[in-house]
Amino acid sequence: MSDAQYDIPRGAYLQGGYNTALTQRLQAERHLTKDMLMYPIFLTDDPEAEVTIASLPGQKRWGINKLHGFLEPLVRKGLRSVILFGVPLKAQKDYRGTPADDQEGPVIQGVKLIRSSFPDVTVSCDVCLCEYTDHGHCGLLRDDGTIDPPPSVARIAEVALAYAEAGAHMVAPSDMMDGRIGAIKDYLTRSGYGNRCCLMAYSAKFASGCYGPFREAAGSVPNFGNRRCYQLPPNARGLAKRALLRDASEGADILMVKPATPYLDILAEARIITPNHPLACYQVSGEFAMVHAGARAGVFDLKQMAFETVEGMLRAGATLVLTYFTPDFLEWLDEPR
Ligand SMILES: NCc1[nH]cc(CCC(=O)O)c1CC(=O)O
Ligand SMILES: [Zn+2]
Ligand SMILES: [Zn+2]
Repeated sequence: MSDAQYDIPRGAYLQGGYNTALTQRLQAERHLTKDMLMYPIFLTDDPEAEVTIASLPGQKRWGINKLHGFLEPLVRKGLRSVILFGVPLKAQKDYRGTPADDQEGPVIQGVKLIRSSFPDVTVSCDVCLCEYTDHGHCGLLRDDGTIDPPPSVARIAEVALAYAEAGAHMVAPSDMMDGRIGAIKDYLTRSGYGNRCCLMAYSAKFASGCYGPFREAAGSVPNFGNRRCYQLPPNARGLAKRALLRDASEGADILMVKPATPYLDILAEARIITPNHPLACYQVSGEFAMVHAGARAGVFDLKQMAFETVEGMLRAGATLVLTYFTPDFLEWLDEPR
């Protein structure tokens, strides 16, 4: 029995096609490049802050005076884009998120600093109110605690314009209020920023369990209730497609799916139903923490798993990946593969 033979048909052989490190690479349609990486950065209102975030390995809350020194080596390694999140710890939060567009606040100051120091870096600002409202929700509320859409959208558009005026190349509303893409596009256009500011829509953003570390980092846990009335239900494939098509029709320049790994099917569908937009996905804080936790537990290798997760996103159709692994990838992409 041990010397039994079977003639494997010629056409059955695939292994010859991926027999070397090179031919393995040639099997991919697209490879991860530094251009595809956007790095999320937390900026707080203590200018000297450099505070470790326990749940996000290697990530910190930065004060404006530390930002240049932090970014300089990353830019030297090829960092192309960042997305800024404000974390007000001293500012007075209120019902309308007043600190969001404070001219002295860390986001507007951060945009100006990056624009003047690193001219080749594309600067994006996350636009949302949850980090700045006393109730911790992403929009303005009625007396009964429900979202009040018209004033929410007006306020979010106002904040987006303030970031554009500060020099942001891109604004990215993550609030999930209906109608905000059209409102922001209109407001930017009427204010002369129609051709100076890119609008990236968090379109298919799900009410995920993966945002925990971010909310700790940004101090944006809602005081009551949850975000399930504006972020999409995790099982909502149809709603996700409608949100993508709506945001495309309202004038988004880039569309996003978020989180990424649990929603690769949505990403693949987005590629098909909105094929003419750059497509972003956000490997969110909980996904990042999971990869780190698995590696720390000895389940797998961190670098291998980081590549595998992000290459899955590219295969599904992403052209831009927001990830906390960006500093690691800038090094890993320089190593022989
Ligand atoms: N507007 C909120 C916002 N902006 C970015 C993230 C998540 C990012 C991450 O988890 O890395 C969230 C999550 C939330 O809804 O609380
Ligand atoms: Zn929010
Ligand atoms: Zn946000």
